[in-house]
Amino acid sequence: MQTQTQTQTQTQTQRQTQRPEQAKAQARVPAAVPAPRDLPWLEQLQGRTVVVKFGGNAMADPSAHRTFAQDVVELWHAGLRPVVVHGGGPQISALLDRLGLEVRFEAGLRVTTPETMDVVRMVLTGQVQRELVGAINVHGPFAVGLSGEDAHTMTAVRRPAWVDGLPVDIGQVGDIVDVDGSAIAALLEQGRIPVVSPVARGEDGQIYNVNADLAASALAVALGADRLVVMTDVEGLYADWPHSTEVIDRLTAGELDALLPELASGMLPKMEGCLRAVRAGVARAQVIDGRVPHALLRGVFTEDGPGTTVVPDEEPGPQGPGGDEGDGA
Ligand SMILES: Nc1ncnc2c1ncn2[C@@H]1O[C@H](COP(=O)(O)OP(=O)(O)O)[C@@H](O)[C@H]1O
Ligand SMILES: CC(=O)N[C@@H](CCC(=O)OP(=O)(O)O)C(=O)O
Repeated sequence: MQTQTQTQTQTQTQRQTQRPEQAKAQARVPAAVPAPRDLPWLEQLQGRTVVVKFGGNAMADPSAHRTFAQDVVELWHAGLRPVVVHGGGPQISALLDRLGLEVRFEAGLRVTTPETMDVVRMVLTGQVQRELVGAINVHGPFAVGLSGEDAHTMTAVRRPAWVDGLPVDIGQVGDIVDVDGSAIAALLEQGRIPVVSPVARGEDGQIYNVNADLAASALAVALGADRLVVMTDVEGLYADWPHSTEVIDRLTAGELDALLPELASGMLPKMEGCLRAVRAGVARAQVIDGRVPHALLRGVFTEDGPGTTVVPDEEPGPQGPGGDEGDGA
């Protein structure tokens, strides 16, 4: 496999034999970043994939796109491979309202009629994705937008919402059952930043509306990502919401699993997504406040970053959890 630095070096060599318009386009791709030999922690992140979910509430402030885009490009410059999955729930609801169509959620999932689905697809792939691609590409030809429908990237099956233990039909809402990450991996190999909309195809010929937190989680697992960062409009997971805003800063997968049944709708898919991700090999999943400028950089580059961090359960040592490995230390 080729690293991003190798791709960049190759790009510089190719530039000498290119037509002027190709050379001009590539000249806008920033030069390769020197290996940070004096920053070992940064070196550890080189070439690692980070899936960043940018929620519709986190992007409500018009300046949010700009600072988010700067941070994503900064991650790229630092040698990471960012993949963006975006939401857009409030933006979908706003257009449904303007069109006089019903806005209804069951257990945190939008009731999606065929008419609603047209609006979901239009807003996610035609508006929110385009705005993010545009904001990132202010910095160079990095971002390429795609929908989960493209190249079979996301395949889903129809799912109900579970209300009081009973299944409720909510229309064209899907659960992802398969991810083909090859189109995204090819973009990453080219040094691009994929921006993915949470719309999936079904084997049954239907198009499905997928919760963006769960889409980001499934993608992080399929791409073998090192990190999943979920950016929302609260500081993290509150221990006793809505009574207190005390944030749980760190919890293991097992601790989160036990807490999940107590969580309310907005946080439920986020924490479920984090749990699925760390259980399937993602080293760290975080929920951070996307309204805070540059929260993404702090989240990725600091050990005790902001928000809530979910880590895998501790591996038991040879003598059980907390056991001495035998070196007497
Ligand atoms: N335990 C909790 N901690 C924090 N927020 C919570 C909790 N339970 C529910 N919420 C709600 O979840 C919301 C975030 O989810 P959501 O509105 O779906 O955001 P996004 O658009 O970022 O996906 C918060 O604004 C808050 O109202
Ligand atoms: C099934 C379902 O509910 N899909 C979501 C997809 C967008 C989303 O998840 O956006 P946020 O991350 O901003 O909430 C919806 O229609 O609102």
